[in-house]
Amino acid sequence: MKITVVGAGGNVGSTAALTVAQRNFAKQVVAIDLEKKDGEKTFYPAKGRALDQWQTAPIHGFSTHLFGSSNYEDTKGSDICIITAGVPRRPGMSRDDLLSINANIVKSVTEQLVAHSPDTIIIVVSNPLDVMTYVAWKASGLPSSKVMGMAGILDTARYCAFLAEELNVSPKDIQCQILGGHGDTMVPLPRYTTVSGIPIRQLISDEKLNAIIERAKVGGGELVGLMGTSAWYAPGAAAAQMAEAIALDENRIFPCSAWLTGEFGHKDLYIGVPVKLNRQGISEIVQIDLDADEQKLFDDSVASVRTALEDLERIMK
Ligand SMILES: NC(=O)C1=CN([C@@H]2O[C@H](COP(=O)(O)OP(=O)(O)OC[C@H]3O[C@@H](n4cnc5c(N)ncnc54)[C@H](O)[C@@H]3O)[C@@H](O)[C@H]2O)C=CC1
Ligand SMILES: O=C([O-])CC(=O)C(=O)O
Repeated sequence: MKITVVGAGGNVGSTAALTVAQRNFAKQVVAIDLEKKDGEKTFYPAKGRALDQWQTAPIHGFSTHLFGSSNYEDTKGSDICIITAGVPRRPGMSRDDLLSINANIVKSVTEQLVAHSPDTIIIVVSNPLDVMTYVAWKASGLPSSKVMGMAGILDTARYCAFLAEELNVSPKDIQCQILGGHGDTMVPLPRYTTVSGIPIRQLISDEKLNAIIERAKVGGGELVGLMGTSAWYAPGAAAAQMAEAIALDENRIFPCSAWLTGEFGHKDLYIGVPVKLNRQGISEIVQIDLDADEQKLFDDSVASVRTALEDLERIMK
């Protein structure tokens, strides 16, 4: 199993690369990024970070070889490619403000990846996530089952972490689903939230649950406000978890950005829905039942992603 991470000289990419290696399910991780000029000097961030990370192998005890490069020849034959290349937002920006700059980056990266790995599976992380996943799919020429976006695992992880703190339980025991676009219109689903099988509403007041839902929806923005740039530990780990489910053919069910063809009443866009992940990529979109309020929130989220898609079309013209 060969896994390429593009943008791996940056925060999310390097975290994804290291997490993949630490989980020890791949033979090789190729870390790709641009070379950086500073006056007369040239720096190689992906090479440097990958070398540093490889030197943790004897300490952490993994065998996956990490290797950094700026040459796509080195990505040849990748089974899975994770795209984190692009610009992160700064305080005061929305994810959609990154659309025009990141669309061109994601398009060009995708073209170079599939030129060397025509059968690869692509996991997109760059923002705005649902639109960048569409850009990668279009640029790749791959079936939609092989191109997907990472956001739902991160959003559910935040929601579960907040619940675990409030309830003083292990985060391991919380299961939940969040649908919709990766933005403030995401749709956390309390009806599908349980703690070791116990429905969440039996354990927490509506008031506290609603406050946690609202915090999870703007969880990315909270971190941008604290750090001046966006998060990377949980995003990188989430992308690695998707790669692991695919590599190990696990049939795991996760919320991921997937191409809809009528599911949940919508078609012709990428948006977060529960999917089954295995060696095929997305083998199935898992249709869960939504009540009228949940469907309305999902419809609103679809409308917000469609607005960003219209902006994309204008920009790409
Ligand atoms: N889907 C999600 O849930 C999340 C998405 N993100 C997004 O991930 C992206 C990366 O974020 P960070 O790692 O924090 O940013 P970063 O600035 O630390 O790293 C981005 C890297 O991409 C590289 N890059 C830019 N253009 C490239 C190109 N054409 N080819 C190869 N590499 C290129 C840069 O050199 C840089 O090293 C951002 O767009 C951010 O908004 C971040 C967190 C969560
Ligand atoms: O907030 C951002 O810009 C990065 C991101 O998508 C997240 O952390 O959820």
